[in-house]
Amino acid sequence: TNHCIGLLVALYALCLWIIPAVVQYSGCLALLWHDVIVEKSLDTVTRTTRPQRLLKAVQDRAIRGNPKSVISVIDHYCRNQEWAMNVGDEKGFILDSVVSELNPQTVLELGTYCGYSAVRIGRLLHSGARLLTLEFNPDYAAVAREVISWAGLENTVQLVEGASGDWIPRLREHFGIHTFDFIFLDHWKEGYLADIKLLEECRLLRKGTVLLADNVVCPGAPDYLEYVRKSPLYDSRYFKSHLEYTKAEDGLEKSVYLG
Ligand SMILES: C[S@@+](CC[C@H](N)C(=O)[O-])C[C@H]1O[C@@H](n2cnc3c(N)ncnc32)[C@H](O)[C@@H]1O
Ligand SMILES: [Mg+2]
Repeated sequence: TNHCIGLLVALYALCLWIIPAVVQYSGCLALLWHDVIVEKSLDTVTRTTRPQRLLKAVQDRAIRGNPKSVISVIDHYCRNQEWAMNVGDEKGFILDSVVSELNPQTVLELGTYCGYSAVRIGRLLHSGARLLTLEFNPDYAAVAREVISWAGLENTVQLVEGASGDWIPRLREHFGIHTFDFIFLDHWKEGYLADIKLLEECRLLRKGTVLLADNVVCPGAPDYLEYVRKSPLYDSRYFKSHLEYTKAEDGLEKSVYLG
């Protein structure tokens, strides 16, 4: 039995401290560990999903109507309980500064997940401005709606359920949008390139529209990066940072549409 207890303690330490401490330096390992192994195990053991657990943390600990508190509860939960694919606090500061500097009236976000970045952006918008955020997973969208309304931002942030490729061509007619001032790309990375080409085609960009793309290094969007960096249509710059809640390199690419 002593051997058994020793083995269990070693296994516990390995899963709780040693593996997380080591994998956070490698983006791929961190994603494999947190996003596949830990998530699947916790889902099975608790019979809940990660977005549901994240929502529960918000409902238990965040102040209603206070976006800052919602953001800090989610960041605290993801640093201390379980990792999740929010843009996170470190890259979040860069996102904040781009939004504040631009003071956009019309904003589009591709990929809502639990609504973390939507709350982050929404809280900085001035009256009359609005953020449309697209999410194709109905379970994530349901959680994001709750998170956005917990933050008191339901009048500024409008969640649109469905795939970006289906929605982009309908945005103008459906929401009366002429062009976007700011677009945050954070959906599946293979979609970035096709979707900005679609945004161009649908004339939803204007001279000066700012595109900010997350995770251009990890998991990475190489075809998108090559396009915005080489195309004369964009003035593009990389902001070096880290993959959310880890020490692995990742960053944001800010690209200004020159028209
Ligand atoms: C990295 S998460 C978004 C995180 C969120 N922006 C944040 O920082 O809090 C990516 C999300 O995009 C959604 N998604 C992926 N491809 C999509 C598409 N083509 N259209 C709409 N949603 C998509 C996924 O379901 C997932 O919830
Ligand atoms: Mg991201």
